[in-house]
Amino acid sequence: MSIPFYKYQGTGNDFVIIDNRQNIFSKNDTKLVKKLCDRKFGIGADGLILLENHDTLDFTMVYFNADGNPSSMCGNGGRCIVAFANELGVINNTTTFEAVDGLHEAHIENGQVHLKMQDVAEIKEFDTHLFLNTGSPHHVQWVSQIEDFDVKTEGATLRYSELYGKAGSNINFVEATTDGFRLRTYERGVEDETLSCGTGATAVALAIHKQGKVNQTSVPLQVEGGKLTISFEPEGEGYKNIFLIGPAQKVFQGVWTD
Ligand SMILES: N[C@H](CCC[C@H](N)C(=O)O)C(=O)O
Repeated sequence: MSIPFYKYQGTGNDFVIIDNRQNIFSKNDTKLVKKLCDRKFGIGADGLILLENHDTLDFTMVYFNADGNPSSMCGNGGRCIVAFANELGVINNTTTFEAVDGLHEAHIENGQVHLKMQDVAEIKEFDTHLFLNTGSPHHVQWVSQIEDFDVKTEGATLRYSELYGKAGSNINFVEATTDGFRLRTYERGVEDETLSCGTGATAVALAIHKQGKVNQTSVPLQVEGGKLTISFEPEGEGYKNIFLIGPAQKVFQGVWTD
């Protein structure tokens, strides 16, 4: 079997992307997806993305976590598939596509991909943290000395705690810095810290605004792999017109022969 693939990264969150418009890839082969994402025995990635045809829209995005299982929405992956679709000539600089959480508009401007996220109707606030779903579930918690924080240990403890049951959640730790905010994320389905999480950054930006720690409706965030900007409009208890903005780059391409 030979599978042509592309490797993309968005602020260090990296993905194997496959043009599956001819349905060459067996989507139910969890073991194959896990192997392709394996950083020692495979290509290595936080997730795997399929670009597929859609009856009426530009394309369909199918997303798998590195553990091989189909997942909820991936924001950085959404930005990378838009850059990939542009490279393939499937789109120009604007698009509307379908993903697991519904339709997404996106456009490419000055080398940055602007991805529209689903509206967020509710942000749950607790004594120790906040919880919201931005296409994927996210726990948001303030910490100090984030650079020394044991994200993997603390993140796994919360992700597998009774707080989130069998489904689990992604876990985001955030700290205010001298020039803004910095976040680090433990990602469900990768079961480790990733250098960036797009739906996580979106969740953190909305949580920061909800708690009144910023007034502006465009929030730049420092993630381990670079910088993401999230813009939004308050609507009632939630938010609308939410955009996740950042770079998405091709790293290499190849052919997987098993
Ligand atoms: N691991 C996440 C999906 C990918 C999210 C992340 N890569 C992003 O950029 O949003 C989950 O299982 O909910």
